[in-house]
Amino acid sequence: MKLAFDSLDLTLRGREILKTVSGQFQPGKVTVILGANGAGKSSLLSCLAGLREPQGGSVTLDNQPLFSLDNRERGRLIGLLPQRPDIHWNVDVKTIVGLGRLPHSGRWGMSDADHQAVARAMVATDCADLADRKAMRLSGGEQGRVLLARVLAGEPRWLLADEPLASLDPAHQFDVLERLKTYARAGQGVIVVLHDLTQAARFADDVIVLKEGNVLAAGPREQAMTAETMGEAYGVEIQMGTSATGEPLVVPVRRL
Ligand SMILES: Nc1ncnc2c1ncn2[C@@H]1O[C@H](COP(=O)(O)OP(=O)(O)OP(=O)(O)O)[C@@H](O)[C@H]1O
Repeated sequence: MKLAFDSLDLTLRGREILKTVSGQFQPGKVTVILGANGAGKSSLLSCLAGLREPQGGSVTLDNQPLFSLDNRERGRLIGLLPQRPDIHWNVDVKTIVGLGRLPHSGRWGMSDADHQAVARAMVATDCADLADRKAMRLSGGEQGRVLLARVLAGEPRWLLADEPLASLDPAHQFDVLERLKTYARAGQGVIVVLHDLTQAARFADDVIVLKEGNVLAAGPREQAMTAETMGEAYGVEIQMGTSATGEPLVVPVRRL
């Protein structure tokens, strides 16, 4: 199932946020969206998730306009992990993760299949031990994992994550990225906004670089994520290299 956006125009309070942008995403791959603060990354994700309706252009799933789908169907197909999520409800972790099944569950509540999907998502995000804890009493990083588990529990065809590494320690950053990659390799689509360029270089199959509401570069990571493009997108000089063990390194060295 292919997800695409075509000639998308988004204006908020009189400001043009996305300027007739187009692109597409491939299932089975991790696409990372890059760009400076305010470039339009979260705005693009909200359009792709159907949470914002653009003034012009369209988002389509296999050529079908997203807005022709009802909310429940869209919820089953597209799952969004929003930026800076906060948990304010005084409920336990397994209840929060169970909310991810809402687009699937029938009028009689959760089925066995729903409970199994919740359990799988909690194991995948290292949250199983937290199942009975009150979510609002967890650390920021633990809450981030719980909210990722909620999205995974919904088993969406497209998983959209806005800065999922924020407040995660390095080990859990790797866990989350590996989990997203595994999810993509199982045939689903994964779109992630990242600020860590080295992590992006390691995990992206494809990259879309936004600058001031325009697509600056898009395509396979090796082509779209060059030092030149990164420098232009972020206004900093970037050095790209390889670690002693062969992993890519992308290091901002100074402001341009
Ligand atoms: N509801 C809104 N009303 C007016 N302007 C908005 C609104 N939401 C976002 N913007 C503006 O749109 C622009 C793009 O915001 P967006 O959150 O998409 O950027 P971003 O690339 O995700 O940035 P960041 O890296 O800081 O999260 C910003 O200039 C922001 O101030």
